[in-house]
Amino acid sequence: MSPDLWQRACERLAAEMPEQQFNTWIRPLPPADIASDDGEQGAVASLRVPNRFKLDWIRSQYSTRIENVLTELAGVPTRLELTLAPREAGAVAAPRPMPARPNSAARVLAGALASVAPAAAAAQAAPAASRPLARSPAAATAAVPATPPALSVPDATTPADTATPIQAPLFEAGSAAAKAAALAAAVQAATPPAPAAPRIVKASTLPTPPVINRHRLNTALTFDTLVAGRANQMARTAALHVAGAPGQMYNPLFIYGGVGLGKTHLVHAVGNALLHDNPNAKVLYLHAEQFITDVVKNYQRKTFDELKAKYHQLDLLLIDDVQFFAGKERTQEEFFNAFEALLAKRAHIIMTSDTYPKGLVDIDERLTSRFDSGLTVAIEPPELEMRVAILLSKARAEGTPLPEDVAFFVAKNVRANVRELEGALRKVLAYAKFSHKEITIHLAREALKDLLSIQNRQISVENIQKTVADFYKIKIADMYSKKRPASIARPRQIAMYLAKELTQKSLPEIGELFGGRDHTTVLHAVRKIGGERQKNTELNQQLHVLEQTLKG
Ligand SMILES: Nc1ncnc2c1ncn2[C@@H]1O[C@H](COP(=O)(O)OP(=O)(O)OP(=O)(O)O)[C@@H](O)[C@H]1O
Repeated sequence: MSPDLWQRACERLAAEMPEQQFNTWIRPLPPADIASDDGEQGAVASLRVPNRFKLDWIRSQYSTRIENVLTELAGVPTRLELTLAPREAGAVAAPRPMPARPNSAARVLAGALASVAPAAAAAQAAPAASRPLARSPAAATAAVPATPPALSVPDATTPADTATPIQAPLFEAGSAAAKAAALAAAVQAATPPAPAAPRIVKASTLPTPPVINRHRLNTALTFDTLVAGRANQMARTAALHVAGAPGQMYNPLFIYGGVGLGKTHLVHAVGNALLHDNPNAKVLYLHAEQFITDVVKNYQRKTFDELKAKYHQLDLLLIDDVQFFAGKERTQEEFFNAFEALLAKRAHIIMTSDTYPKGLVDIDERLTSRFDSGLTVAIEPPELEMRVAILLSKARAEGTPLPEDVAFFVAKNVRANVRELEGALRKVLAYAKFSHKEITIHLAREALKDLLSIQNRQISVENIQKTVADFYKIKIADMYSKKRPASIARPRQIAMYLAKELTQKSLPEIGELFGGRDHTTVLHAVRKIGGERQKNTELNQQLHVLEQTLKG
């Protein structure tokens, strides 16, 4: 069997799958061992997966695809065999704990999660001493049995009613209704693999004025106002779980995705839900830049104890856009200390970023590997139905219901992210208000005239090649040539990157348009330029100029 078969399969999968899915599920896997299948004609690919959550998800979502690709590349039927990597296998095999008193709400959530990925929770359980953030002494006694148990949830075949109960989170009761609502929402969100149509969870008829409280949380960003859909299904389910039982599974929770897709909204939602259940919880939301500022301030004043006191005592730290830590060594060191201290006392950490942990540049590996040690989930751009649901929900929250056909029209034309969708909706509502007209497709078209004309202006690969060639003063023919000097190869890679970013063309199609190059060459260029863009401001500026020129 060719030793690079797995590598080639990964390249093929990277070209075929949405980038975020590939980066989340396939890329972090260790290479599969591929051998002849004893007694059979074919081969078997053994893949070790770090935890059961991933194992179940890969099995249900991607195993057929992986098998097909391997079979095609190997030229013989290739079967995929998924096993747990040793550490987690041990964790799963650990004896089940003495059941704590069943908490019905937690059981519902356990059931919901079991339906997402059977036994996910068990595999992701925090080390054996997992202990919820107990607030009252009585609760603490109940929370920490003599031998602290590993968390346990029903496995796939266990009926919910007879399942070993999940150890209940011990936040004070008193918010049963909210919890039930959140849990019901979890059940609703946790219905893959069949891609459920998104549902508007709830929308108040009047806009809730946003308030930033002392936890730096925006009180308007809740699970209720977050529309659920396939794009945020995993992230939302995991976040709901953390809100219901912090300090246990999925710690740290690392959420990544492109701009304006709801990462910040989701982390605020966790904080708000937790405080709703337990107003005394020590929760802090902050943007990574605020942490950097804090470190600098305390460094100048030499008040490190204050810094420690502030962060190390938290129950839940929500930190947004950790990619901003790039190149900030002192900050990374302080964050590392806070991170270790919080995890040691079973406080929960949720981070967001624009890329997956291993894709972070200029951040120490001891940090990025820790970022990846809990659960890493992506939020993807919403699909059409979800965009429609978001528009309807937001319009209703503004007190101005939007006709469905108008919502479809806007959703079809505004695809980039939710922030842009909100902007388009605001324009339509304002236009209707000021012109005293009914909201119709005609009105929406008028209101979004500028935006639509930009969208409609097609950007072709040929146009990108010409614009980039002009910009870097090379010949257009060099875009197709085999020449390799850096002065030519780099603009060519930039043009390939822009072709992937700005057109709907696939990697093989782009390769073809660049002188019949292989799709892996394009993939390499896309990743290289995309990665460099994050840390090289000059390149980033050049790309912005090119993008603006092309978009017109
Ligand atoms: N699923 C959703 N349902 C309702 N609103 C959403 C959803 N996703 C995003 N939004 C809204 O879109 C806007 C942008 O979301 P948010 O700021 O959370 O994005 P982000 O991923 O953190 O972006 P950035 O990386 O730029 O910080 C917010 O107003 C948020 O409330």
